[in-house]
Amino acid sequence: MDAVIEVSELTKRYGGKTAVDHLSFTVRPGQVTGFLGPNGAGKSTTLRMILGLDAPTTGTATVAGVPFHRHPRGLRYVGALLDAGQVHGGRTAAAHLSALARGNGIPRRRVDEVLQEVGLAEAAKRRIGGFSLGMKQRLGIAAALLGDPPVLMFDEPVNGMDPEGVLWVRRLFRRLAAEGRTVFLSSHLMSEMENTADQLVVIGRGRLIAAEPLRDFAARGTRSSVVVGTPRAAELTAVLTAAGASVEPEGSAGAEKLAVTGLPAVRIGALAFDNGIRLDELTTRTASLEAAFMELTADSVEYPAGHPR
Ligand SMILES: Nc1ncnc2c1ncn2[C@@H]1O[C@H](COP(=O)(O)OP(=O)(O)OP(=O)(O)O)[C@@H](O)[C@H]1O
Repeated sequence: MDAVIEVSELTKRYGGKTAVDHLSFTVRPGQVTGFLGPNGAGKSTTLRMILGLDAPTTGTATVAGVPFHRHPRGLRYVGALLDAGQVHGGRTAAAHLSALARGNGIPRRRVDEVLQEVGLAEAAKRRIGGFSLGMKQRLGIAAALLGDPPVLMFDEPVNGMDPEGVLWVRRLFRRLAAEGRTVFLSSHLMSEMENTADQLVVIGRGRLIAAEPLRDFAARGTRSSVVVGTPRAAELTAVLTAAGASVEPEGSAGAEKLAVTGLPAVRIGALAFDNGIRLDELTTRTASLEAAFMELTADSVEYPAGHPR
């Protein structure tokens, strides 16, 4: 059976608060799937339910068709990094991983292999308590990789990493997916997904907002527009509207700029020329993926900036 993560109508309530609300999605092997949502959207709660660390109020989460707690191979099937800070500070990196390996029937040689892999070979004998957050993230990733599992889940893996670490971790995720593994990683930042994820699962307030290829998400949310400057704004508006575009005045009144959606710049230029209308500016403005994310999750941010409650 494929190493698929399947979440179906998953719901988690804490008292009167619904953290995860009838969430359904599928995460497939061979790809990096980004799990994206603003702070408090319910990402960690969902990951914990997939790993059997929290019980769903209703609904199910399975990995390869089986709830994780009933998985015969445990850590050797699913590797996860949830909270990098939650490690015993008094232990060395090597001792921490050795204990995990022992407890899960994983050969000891894997400890050295994964320490090497995450760039912590030199720090193997150091106490974790003295590690930076970035090093703890690397150690958490090492622990996830220990059992050489086909399924990997990472909660905010990039937090606390320096730019070199961010690049490294991106390449690692891409490689793990290219090896045919199922790679599922959460973030509250779209920019982290931009160069890493193939697929996106986007949630807000515990509900599904989108589950689709990153490319489609970008295209759906970001309607690119063309900014047009002209001294004859009213006439041009009429011409463009007749050609099927939607036209909004841009900037302050009298600035003679229009924001046009629904027609490419080349067509706008041609229509203006055909109608003898001078253009002073013709600029295509492609909204960023970040903008698409903000737009789609705007209604679902728990604590929006600038809106005291
Ligand atoms: N044990 C708990 N008891 C009560 N409420 C909880 C508990 N765990 C999570 N919540 C609430 O559920 C909601 C979802 O939290 P969760 O940590 O899953 O979000 P998240 O998307 O991972 O956010 P972040 O990026 O901030 O970690 C939040 O409103 C949170 O306060």
